[in-house]
Amino acid sequence: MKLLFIGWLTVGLGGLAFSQSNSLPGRYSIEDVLSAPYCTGLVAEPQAGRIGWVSTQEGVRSVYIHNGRSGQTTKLTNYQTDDGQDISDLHISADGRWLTFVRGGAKNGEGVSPNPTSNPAGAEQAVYLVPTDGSRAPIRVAPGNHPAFSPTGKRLLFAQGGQVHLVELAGLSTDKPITTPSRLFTARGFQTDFRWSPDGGRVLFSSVRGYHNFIGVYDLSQKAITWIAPGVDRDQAPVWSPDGKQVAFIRVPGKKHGEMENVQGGHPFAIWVADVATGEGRELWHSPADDGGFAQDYPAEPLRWTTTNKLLFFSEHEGWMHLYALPPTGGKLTDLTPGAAEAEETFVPADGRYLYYSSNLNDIDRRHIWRVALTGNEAVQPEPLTTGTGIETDPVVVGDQLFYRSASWNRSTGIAKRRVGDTSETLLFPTEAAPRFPAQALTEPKQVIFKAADGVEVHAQLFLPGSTTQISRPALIFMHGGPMRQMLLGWHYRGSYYANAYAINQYLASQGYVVLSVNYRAGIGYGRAFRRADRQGPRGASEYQDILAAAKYLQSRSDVNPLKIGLWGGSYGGYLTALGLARNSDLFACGVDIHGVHDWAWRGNHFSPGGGWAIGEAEAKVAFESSPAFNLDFWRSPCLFVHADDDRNVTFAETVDLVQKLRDKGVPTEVLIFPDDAHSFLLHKNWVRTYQALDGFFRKQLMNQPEKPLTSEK
Ligand SMILES: CC(=O)N[C@@H](C)C(=O)N[C@@H](C)C(=O)O
Repeated sequence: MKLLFIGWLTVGLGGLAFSQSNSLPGRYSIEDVLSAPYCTGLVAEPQAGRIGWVSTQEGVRSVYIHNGRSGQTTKLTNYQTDDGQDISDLHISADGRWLTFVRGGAKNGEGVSPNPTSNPAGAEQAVYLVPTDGSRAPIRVAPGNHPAFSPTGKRLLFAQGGQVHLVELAGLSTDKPITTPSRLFTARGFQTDFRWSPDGGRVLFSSVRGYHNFIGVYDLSQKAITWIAPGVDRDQAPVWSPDGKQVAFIRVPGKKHGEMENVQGGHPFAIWVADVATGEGRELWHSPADDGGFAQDYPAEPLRWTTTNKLLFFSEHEGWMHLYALPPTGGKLTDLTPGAAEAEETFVPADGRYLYYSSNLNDIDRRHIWRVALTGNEAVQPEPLTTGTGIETDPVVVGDQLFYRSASWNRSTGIAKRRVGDTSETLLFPTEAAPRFPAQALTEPKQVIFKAADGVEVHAQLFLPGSTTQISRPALIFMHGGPMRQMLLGWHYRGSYYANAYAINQYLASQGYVVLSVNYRAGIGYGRAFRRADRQGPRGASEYQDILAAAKYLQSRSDVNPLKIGLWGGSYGGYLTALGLARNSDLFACGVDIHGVHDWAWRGNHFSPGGGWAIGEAEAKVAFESSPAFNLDFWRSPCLFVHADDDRNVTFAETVDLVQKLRDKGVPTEVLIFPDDAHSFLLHKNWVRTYQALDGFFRKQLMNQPEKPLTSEK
């Protein structure tokens, strides 16, 4: 049995579970507020009248399917434990008989999938197939990912080792073994972005080859590949024309020597079409400037060709993430999602008459569903389909029913439906609240807006403790990660990483803290200029002004004790937590840094060339000076560091290095370490342990209350 020793000497955790919640009487526990099911991966097969999703509840991941015609919802899997095996990439066959999904995490550069339970047998990522009538357990097809049903549903493609594989489903019944998959074809490079042709006779794909990508079409009968307009660029996101005679794709300039990825940068891009028969292509439109990058990386479908013969693509060239329509013959570009807002998830039914999308239009700190007509020449007039104080995202339409992911400030993300145009919502899943979930005890976050020293407007969400007694309370500043993220006035839609963070901010308010969740510059939701703010992160940490402004706001509140302000956040939020303690231990009494970046210059040299932020030699100095590790002489405030050592986003060494250096300086540090878990912890129990340690640490540092007694796993 391993015990957690809080203090400078800390033993890594393997199996300690805290048995009792640490809530004050009459309040709820961390496990309670994390106990609701959280739904992701919503997909639809309108032709079959079905939708599917993944529900994760306390780490147990389950796949569900709903028949829009019969109204029946069926659970298709029976995983029983918090096993750390993610489920993603759901697809439903056109005939509605099969659902495919991917289970397990992608391999890293060494070819190893995440194994958070330290399973001695290792872990894998594999493609599964399950009949939608629930008549048998999921069938493991093969190791791999990116499954894609053929238009008839009688074949399934998937990727394995960067090559395309096929499994025949014709004749497969629920009691027969699956036929052995086979490699469909071999091509150089890493194949991805598979798309079956409308007639099911060809497969469109991107071939990723380092400095460049090609678009290829494999003909199953001819067993031959046609390369589409091969150039010196990175062609990507290919789509078929409705008649299968043409393809469209996004062309991004090829890589130059020494060029590095920059998650916060941009690059020009163009929209191309090509004839499949000849492979000849031509440019239809190109961006005025470096308006691409995020516009291709963030949306699930960066390019579409509708059955009403329109090309739909994302661009930020007008300052916001908008979706545009372009005739496939070129010509007038139409902004389909106008307004000072971002368009995010999109859906276009087979009839191509409408675009459904989620956006923060007219409600910048939430998300709602909108619709615009794609036919006719009427002016584009977005129509709100959902409004109010909820968070609605990921629209799909089956018949006249709109299905979407739905949450609110006191309800975790479930699946809802409404007739298109209706104002009332039916919650499809879950059908009942989790018994321990404290919906009635939560507090509705308030929108707060303040300005940083340089005048930049910053939005935040304020969580106030229930009691109205105006006492001098400790306060906490939460900073999201990314940084291309936005926290909202409700349960977060973008995965459990941020849904958990929102829940814990609720919990911390219930424990008596004033909690401020800060949407600092470099985040999304407020336009391109905000997201690409000058001198951010390793180029000068300009966003730190927003954290100082948040502290100033809290100090201005009569209910806040200005000497008891703490910081917490994960990843990029961990970076800002450490930066705040390194630069301003006079302002911030303590912090909890979950897998933060601590030395941008080191990251630039030791994590994917340039650290993901294109940090080159010329920027090493400013990168180091923008880092917490730059100057530890003034760091005084205690910090709890949490990190898993199979972290593939922020190297574990970032925490090892900083903690050792802080210990050398006598700075009080505590650590909570999870062997073999990943960046976004795959084990629910690791999130619970993290938040219990955070709760105890803040209780000790900010409330002068003893941490809960050490407990051992029952
Ligand atoms: C782009 C990236 O990896 N950013 C990390 C530093 C980070 O913040 N990761 C998570 C938390 C995210 O939201 O991307």
